[in-house]
Amino acid sequence: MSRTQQPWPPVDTEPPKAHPDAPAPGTDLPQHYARCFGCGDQQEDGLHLRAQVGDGHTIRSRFTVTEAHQGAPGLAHGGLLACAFDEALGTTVGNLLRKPAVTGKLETDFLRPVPVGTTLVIDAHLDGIAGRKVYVSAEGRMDTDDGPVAVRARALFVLVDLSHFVNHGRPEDLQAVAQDPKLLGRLPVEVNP
Ligand SMILES: CCCCCCCC(=O)SCCNC(=O)CCNC(=O)[C@H](O)C(C)(C)COP(=O)(O)OP(=O)(O)OC[C@H]1O[C@@H](n2cnc3c(N)ncnc32)[C@H](O)[C@@H]1OP(=O)(O)O
Repeated sequence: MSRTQQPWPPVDTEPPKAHPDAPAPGTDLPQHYARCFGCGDQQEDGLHLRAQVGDGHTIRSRFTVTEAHQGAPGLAHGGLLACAFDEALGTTVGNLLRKPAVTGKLETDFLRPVPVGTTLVIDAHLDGIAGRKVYVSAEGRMDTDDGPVAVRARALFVLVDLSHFVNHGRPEDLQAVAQDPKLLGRLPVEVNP
């Protein structure tokens, strides 16, 4: 199988336009949900991604592979690397557009094995928008922002109403958030757009 990429975005798109209230370049982004496996500080073995807004339509995230993230001895599990990219890409869509969205499709290319202890520096970029469809891509470099590329990912996120989360979330978790709103960090989306 060749690594030849299909055209991206796969459909005609409008150029992305960041929301006027999107956080400015240089802003460190807080976790969006304390129990999120990607960024939450209440998930002991989670990925604990940390993200910062970059220039243009970009967000840089960092994630350090720990012993809990192994798939083979001393190497990161590919599914957890995909999870890190899902989080980094979703953070990019949510914070720059300030609209709720969910992953519809996520593709990953694993180019190099990623040992435990590596910090992946993930640069994600909004590529285009077609109606509710938001196309976004990222690459993850090993340890430094000019390190070798280990993983590339591209995704389609679909804009949804906030009711998506209320209608589908497990009631006890929704109730926990209602009782302790601090479980949600600064919401990356407008509640009343
Ligand atoms: C700050 C926050 C960070 C969060 C990071 C983590 C993000 C996540 O992990 S989200 C959780 C994982 N994702 C999910 O649970 C989503 C589950 N799926 C769904 O709920 C639905 O299928 C959903 C909302 C994606 C789409 O359903 P629906 O709203 O009915 O829209 P639908 O009409 O089917 O699709 C909208 C458009 O997207 C397209 N589309 C949807 N899925 C796909 C797909 N897999 N491939 C290609 N196109 C797709 C459709 O073809 C349609 O295109 P068009 O407008 O041109 O007709």
